[in-house]
Amino acid sequence: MSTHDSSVPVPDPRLTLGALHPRELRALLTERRDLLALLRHAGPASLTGMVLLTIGAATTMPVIALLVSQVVDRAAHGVSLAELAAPLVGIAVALLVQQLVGALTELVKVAVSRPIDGALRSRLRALAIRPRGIAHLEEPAFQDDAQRAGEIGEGWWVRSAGTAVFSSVVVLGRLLGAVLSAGVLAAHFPVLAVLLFTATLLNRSAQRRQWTYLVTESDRLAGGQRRVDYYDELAAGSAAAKEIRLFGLAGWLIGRRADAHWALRSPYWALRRSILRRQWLTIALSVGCGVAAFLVPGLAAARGELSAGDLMTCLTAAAGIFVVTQTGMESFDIEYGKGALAAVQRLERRYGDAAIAQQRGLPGLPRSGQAPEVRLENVSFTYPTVERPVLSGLNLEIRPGEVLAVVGVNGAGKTTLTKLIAGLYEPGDGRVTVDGRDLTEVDAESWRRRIGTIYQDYVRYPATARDNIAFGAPETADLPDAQLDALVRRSTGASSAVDLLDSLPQGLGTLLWRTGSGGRDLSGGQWQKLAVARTLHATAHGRDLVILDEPTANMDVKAELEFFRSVVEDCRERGVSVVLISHRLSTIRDADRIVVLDGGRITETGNHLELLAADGTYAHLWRLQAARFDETSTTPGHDEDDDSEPAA
Ligand SMILES: Nc1ncnc2c1ncn2[C@@H]1O[C@H](COP(=O)(O)OP(=O)(O)OP(=O)(O)O)[C@@H](O)[C@H]1O
Repeated sequence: MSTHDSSVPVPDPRLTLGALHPRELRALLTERRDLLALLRHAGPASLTGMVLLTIGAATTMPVIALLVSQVVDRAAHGVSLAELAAPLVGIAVALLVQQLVGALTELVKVAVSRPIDGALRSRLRALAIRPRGIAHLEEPAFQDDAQRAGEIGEGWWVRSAGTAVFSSVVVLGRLLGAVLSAGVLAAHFPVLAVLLFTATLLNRSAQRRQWTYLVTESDRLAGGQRRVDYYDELAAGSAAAKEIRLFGLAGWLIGRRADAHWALRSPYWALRRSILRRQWLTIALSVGCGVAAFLVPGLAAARGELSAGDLMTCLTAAAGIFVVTQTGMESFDIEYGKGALAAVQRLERRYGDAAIAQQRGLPGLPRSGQAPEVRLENVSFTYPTVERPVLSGLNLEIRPGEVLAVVGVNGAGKTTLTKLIAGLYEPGDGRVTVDGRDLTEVDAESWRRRIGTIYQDYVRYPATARDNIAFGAPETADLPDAQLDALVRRSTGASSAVDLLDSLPQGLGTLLWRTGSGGRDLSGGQWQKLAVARTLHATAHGRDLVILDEPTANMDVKAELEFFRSVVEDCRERGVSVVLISHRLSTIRDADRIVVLDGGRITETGNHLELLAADGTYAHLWRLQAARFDETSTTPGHDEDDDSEPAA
């Protein structure tokens, strides 16, 4: 579960002198410097507001401390109200500033933190989208850090780097206020001022270490949070709504969600309890400081060495020093929020710059005037989260313009193979070449602009039918509607998608989004027809390799026949290569070549008749399917070795 960066030291949550170790101080300074550097994203107006608030907050206590002695001592000597007016007005203004600071803090905090969080989320999005493949998205390390960086938080705490930045400035302001207050106190009791200031810093540092410890430890539970989120999504989303009700899974789901929640929360509360048990030294130090702050000036006043006014000044100044340990939300804000920045930094180190730089400057793939020749040479591939390789020493060639069918049992690696061809994953060993060029050495975009796909789990975009089709060739998506409609009509030609498009209430402009206002949804087969239209649109706009992975699984027989007529024949006519995966062997028998994928490599190659004659895995699968149709066939006595099509 844990993929947390082990180089991050987890501080001892107790009050120890380790807090003053140069290494820890350096780490603290680096962390705050990185946070404050994010202020570049905040606008000048909110920055000015923040600086004014900080100065206001830092100066009120020392100012009040200085003025209060004048009021008390002058009042004790029975001066006129006019002579008291100046210090009284000064105190009133300081109190007003204090009130204003309190009232405006939330407002300025939002103004400062929003743009910072926005910038951080952009960095996170870039990390997800910019690397050429998709392998990083499946790694738990990526998932966990993306969660730490992107999640908003839970009620009383927020995981916002922007808030952490603002709170760091607030703490800096408090520190400045404490220094000024210590200066005021030092005028009377220099040793006491230094002691109180040092002890308060030590306590503040213990507080910080406790929150860092708590948040670092609870951050290790990010994988558990994903599990809770997954159950929440299942319960509240529409994807599983039907099955949950039909299967009666509500009780199971609630129970699992509760288990996952407590599995996550119990260690967290245990951590908090363990921290609370370690508080005695911090409490002792606080009490000691409080007593000293009252006793030393109090005794001096009792001995007549300090006036009543100066006593008030000293007590107010001491309170001004203690502001550093004031427990507001700032500690939470900083500790949770800085985790978001640290997560993005970790992700950038691991997946960002290197991967993106790798791509930068790679040459585009030149077109040779015909469909690409794709070769997989000794390719092995293992998914990041599993140990067993899916492909191992696989060799395969896709010739320009051929229709190549890939056959194999469930889990044989057919879809994985197509993802390697598309450059979504890179082989662990071996290489994939296009027209003789290693795919890792060419610009991924230029290769993908030559590929059209229909995967089993293709996406149903919450957009208009027009957009859903145009996404096959996104360079056309921004054309004016009328122009794009004409293009789509031309590309989809006589395919069955045309009937579908005509049946939609607003034609191509129909919004295909059930929960969108005025939107509607399609049936599984209708969506598949739309995906067909998208692929035809793609081949009409330069895609000369089409990957069809179980493209007809949801279609009725008529639509399936129509599919092969419109897509495969269309591709043949346009000289487009096709990689076709289907478990219904009747749909692939006309392929130019059929390969069998088994045990991570290609074990049989040939056309339908050649493979039947070879009497291997393909022939066995064909006979199995044919036999099933024979049982229901009206023409009894179907010969097992007959190469005629199973009665599909
Ligand atoms: N993203 C992934 N992470 C880890 N393992 C995966 C991932 N995708 C697929 N696998 C595993 O890789 C193996 C091959 O999967 P793949 O989807 O390529 O098979 P397939 O031949 O297309 O199967 P099917 O005919 O059922 O669609 C399976 O064991 C599967 O569990």
